[in-house]
Amino acid sequence: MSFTQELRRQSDGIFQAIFDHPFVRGIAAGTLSREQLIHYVKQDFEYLNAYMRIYGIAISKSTSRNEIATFNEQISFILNSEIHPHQNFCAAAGVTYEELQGYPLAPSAHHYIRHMLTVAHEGSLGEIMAVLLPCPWTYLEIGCKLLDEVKPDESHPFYDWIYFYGNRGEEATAKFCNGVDLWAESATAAERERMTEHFMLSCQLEYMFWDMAYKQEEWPVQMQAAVL
Ligand SMILES: Cc1ncc(C[n+]2csc(CCO)c2C)c(N)n1
Repeated sequence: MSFTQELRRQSDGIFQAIFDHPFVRGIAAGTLSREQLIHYVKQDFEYLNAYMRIYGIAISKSTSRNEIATFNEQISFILNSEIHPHQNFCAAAGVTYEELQGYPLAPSAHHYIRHMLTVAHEGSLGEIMAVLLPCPWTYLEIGCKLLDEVKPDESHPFYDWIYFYGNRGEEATAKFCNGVDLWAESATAAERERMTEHFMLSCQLEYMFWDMAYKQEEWPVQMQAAVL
């Protein structure tokens, strides 16, 4: 069993909980509220900005052109293509994408982003890839599952979202897994353990991100506006 196959085995309980999460079920059934969609897009816009910055840190730790090119491709993909699923949610909620940009982070989005930034700051390239991997991997599996289960036609409110994640990303995720496996082969046992921990925590935080959007999570006490 490869290192990433073992990661997938260890995280299966969390993957299953994500597939069963009411937000994911709400994508399948087309029953999410306008407020839930808006909360998700506001937070995910900031999440993707952070995700691209982590790729920037990965580039700064790269030792080959090949690595730099791979991370650069991923940044371009996020900038040019990951906007489509967001636009699908915005259209379903009846808002423009621009209206939902620049909001402060809710607790779980804050936690997830800080987790990735800490690993990016302190860890090796292998650790960075491990902390980033649950993001494409869980979305690919959600997309495939919903395609298979719902077989949406164009009248489904989340047709574009489901096709986007279910129909692409297989190659990119396989390449990602391959990179993690190669790194793990020459890593020490201690580094492999850290990679596993980062991966597992990101899986938990993927679940929490869905939960945050579903419950429209906010900080328990409202921030006071600054007195100028
Ligand atoms: C919380 C959260 N997790 C995963 C994704 C999906 N996603 C984000 S970037 C990317 C490509 C990776 O190179 C993918 C698949 C998301 N939008 N939001």
